[in-house]
Amino acid sequence: MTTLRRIRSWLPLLQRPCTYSYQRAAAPCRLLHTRQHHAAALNTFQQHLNRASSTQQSRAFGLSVCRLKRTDDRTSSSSSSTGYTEEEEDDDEDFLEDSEVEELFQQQIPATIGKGQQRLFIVHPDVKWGSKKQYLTTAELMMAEAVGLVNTLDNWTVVDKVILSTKTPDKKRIFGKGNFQSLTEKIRQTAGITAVFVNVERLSPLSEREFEEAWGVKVFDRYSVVLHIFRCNAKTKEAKLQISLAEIPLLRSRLKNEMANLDQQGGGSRYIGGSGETLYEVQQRLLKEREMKIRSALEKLRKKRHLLRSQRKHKEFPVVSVLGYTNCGKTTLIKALTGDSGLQPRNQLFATLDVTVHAGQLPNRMTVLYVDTIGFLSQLPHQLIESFSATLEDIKHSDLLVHVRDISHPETVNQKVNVLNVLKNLQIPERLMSSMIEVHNKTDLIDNYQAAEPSALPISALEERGLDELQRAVEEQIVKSTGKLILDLTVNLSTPQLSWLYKEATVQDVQVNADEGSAVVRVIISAAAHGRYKKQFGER
Ligand SMILES: Nc1nc2c(ncn2[C@@H]2O[C@H](COP(=O)(O)OP(=O)(O)OP(=O)(O)O)[C@@H](O)[C@H]2O)c(=O)[nH]1
Ligand SMILES: [Mg+2]
Repeated sequence: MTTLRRIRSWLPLLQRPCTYSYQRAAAPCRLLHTRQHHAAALNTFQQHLNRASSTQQSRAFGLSVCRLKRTDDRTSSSSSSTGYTEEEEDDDEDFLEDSEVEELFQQQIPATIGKGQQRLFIVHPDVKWGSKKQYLTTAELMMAEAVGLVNTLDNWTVVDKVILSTKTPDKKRIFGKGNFQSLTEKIRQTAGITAVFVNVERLSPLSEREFEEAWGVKVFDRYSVVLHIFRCNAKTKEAKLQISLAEIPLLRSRLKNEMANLDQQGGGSRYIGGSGETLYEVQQRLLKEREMKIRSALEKLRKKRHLLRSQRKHKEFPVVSVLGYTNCGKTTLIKALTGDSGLQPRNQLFATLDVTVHAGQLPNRMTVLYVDTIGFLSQLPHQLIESFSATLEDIKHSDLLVHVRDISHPETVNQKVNVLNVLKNLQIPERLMSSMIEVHNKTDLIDNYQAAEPSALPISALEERGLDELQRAVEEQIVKSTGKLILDLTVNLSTPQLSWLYKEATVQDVQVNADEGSAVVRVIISAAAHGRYKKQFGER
């Protein structure tokens, strides 16, 4: 692909009205293929860009702030009878239109990955020592996870894979000279591959460019593959905005690489029609502006969440966040605990990208809200987590955390370490960390499973085994963490006391004494509600 055509592939992401202008300008140079024509076409395009960037910028981004519209096309998982996403309670606050977010989301589809088929060659650099060495896992398991990531995507297949040792993971080529040469030969001899997936957290733009030149195909890292999975699974506006934000660093690297290519042809650092800015600077500025707009839209959604949280608190429903490594069975468990048929567990990584909340009843009849969260993954790039921080923030504001582990997974110990690390980075309050319930799921896949950690609860969410014990543990912790009281109150049946309690507390049991016209009512009640009760009806 020529440099100009490559630039054309990502320029529309930034500046829609320019696409047409550029194509018109570039058409003759595709026929002639001379450097002068490239430069001339670029110049014309730059003028268009310059004009458009000053007059139509806000339109190009499609990001003007306006009233939020309710939509009816929610997915079943977010619109189930008891579950609701944060979006479902939106009122008239200022937000982006759904169509605008969708437009932004579609504009940003990375041209390198596209929507079609990919046939991949996976390379896993096995770091022999140093800070990047993985001590808790093996190269084979890391490779298996990379294959799992690829297989989670429709139309993506693994053609071949190789684990190659390296002592220099920080170097541009990652591998030593000999290994790099033999890898290059192997890749070039493998027929029909469309891309190489280098299983590292993030490749520098320089490495990416070096590899692409050496291997003649596109190169992905974990960041771009995981982001693509996110992109395919995103349903709500918030998820789409978070993904768009996480894609900005990719657009930035691509911009850098393309400009370096263009510079080699003597075009990248030219000023655009008297603006005092080079093409690179204009593109950087547009990217920055796009980033700011996404951040501000997300900030608005974050404020909305905050409001919803305080409303939930006001309603005094305890909140239980269910978290864990991706595919461990969080959604299946919540479905089993709430009977919410709208939830759709899937054998897929990152099936859940949006926080959904589902009401369930504990054996003591207390209503709790279970929050289904996005799964964790090892070596998830920092920027990706940062983009999803608003979603993960919900975890911090729960009354209880339930950590679900897929105990049948060969990497289960490593996955636990990973989840705990992410929680540490999220600065989860100590009270939540110490009261967290650990659940060992998928025990049906192991004969006679005995939990090595005595405090962990063995369950099978799929076969609905061990759920009573789990609910009792949740009950106990919730009563402790929310400071709720379990009281036997004597009520006079001729007063509204009983109906008040039904409304403001959880009534567990009513023993009527017909002769006295009273009843002893067992309730779970917050200290605040008990105070109001006493004030209204007196001490009893
Ligand atoms: N055998 C068995 N499979 C289970 C169990 N719980 C969940 N699964 C399966 O594991 C796969 C993933 O389940 P989900 O509930 O979607 O997992 P998740 O943690 O919500 O996954 P993400 O949202 O992708 O992070 C599905 O195929 C489930 O049927 C279990 O107890 N036993
Ligand atoms: Mg899920």
